Amino acid sequence: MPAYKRILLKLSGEALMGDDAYGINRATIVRMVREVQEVTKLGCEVAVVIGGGNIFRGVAGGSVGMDRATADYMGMLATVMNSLALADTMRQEGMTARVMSAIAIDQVVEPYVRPKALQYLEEGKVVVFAAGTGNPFFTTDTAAALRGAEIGAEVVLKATKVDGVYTADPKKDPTATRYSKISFDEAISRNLQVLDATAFALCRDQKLPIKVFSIFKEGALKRVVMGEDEGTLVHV
Ligand SMILES: Nc1ncnc2c1ncn2[C@@H]1O[C@H](COP(=O)(O)OP(=O)(O)O)[C@@H](O)[C@H]1O
Ligand SMILES: O=c1ccn([C@@H]2O[C@H](COP(=O)(O)OP(=O)(O)O)[C@@H](O)[C@H]2O)c(=O)[nH]1
Repeated sequence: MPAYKRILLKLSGEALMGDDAYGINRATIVRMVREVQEVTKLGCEVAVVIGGGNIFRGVAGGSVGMDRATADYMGMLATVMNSLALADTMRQEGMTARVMSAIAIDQVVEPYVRPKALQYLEEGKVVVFAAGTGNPFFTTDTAAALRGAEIGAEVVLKATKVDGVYTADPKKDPTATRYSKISFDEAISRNLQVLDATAFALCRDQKLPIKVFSIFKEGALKRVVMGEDEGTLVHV
């Protein structure tokens, strides 16, 4: 029996690159989709938010000197591309997925309409929320927190490049150690950066726990959904 009936899964956009320099790595996206498929087979309702860092990151690199809001809209459009790729890969793997966008691009994807998203989830379809929150100055982590709260997900699962929340950024501090769980208040007071502050604050206010785990570790998503010890739980 899965530990959760309905989850909001946030997939790192950057991780989609696999070992490539940018874009979508075929083997990586197929592997991610199969892991999602496994948990849907357990009877868990799955909504997904995917980032866009593999295609465009509004706050860095090529956007130097650009108007921040414009760069952020480009970032949101990158998440639409990833969402379409993800949903199409799901279709190829025999799943039914629907993409809903926070920005109106009606010829390409349907707009986000909450009751419709809830209906899809009840029907067992995977819903992919594209274009983040639809607003610049936010991230897809915040979109995950927002949509997670809206659809009544029991948990936000952040599948990322690290296997949990550490005492410090493990990419910079090799002596950092991983928490198996940590409260929101402690994570915020220690200024731990795995999720942005807006997403953290929203989840804390809504009493929506977050689980941080590795997107690279095979079977990790299933273990998380089964309530096994994996990654870090950020709790109220
Ligand atoms: N205390 C911490 N514990 C774990 N990771 C951290 C911490 N502080 C910073 N990080 C960094 O946060 C990154 C994950 O967040 P993020 O950039 O939002 O990834 P994505 O959105 O692609 O999943 C990790 O690669 C890690 O280097
Ligand atoms: O609500 C949102 C979500 C995303 N973005 C932009 O889209 C980019 C890609 O999203 P993110 O960096 O969160 O993706 P990931 O880290 O998962 O690759 C961000 O850098 C922002 O520029 C935004 O402006 N508003």
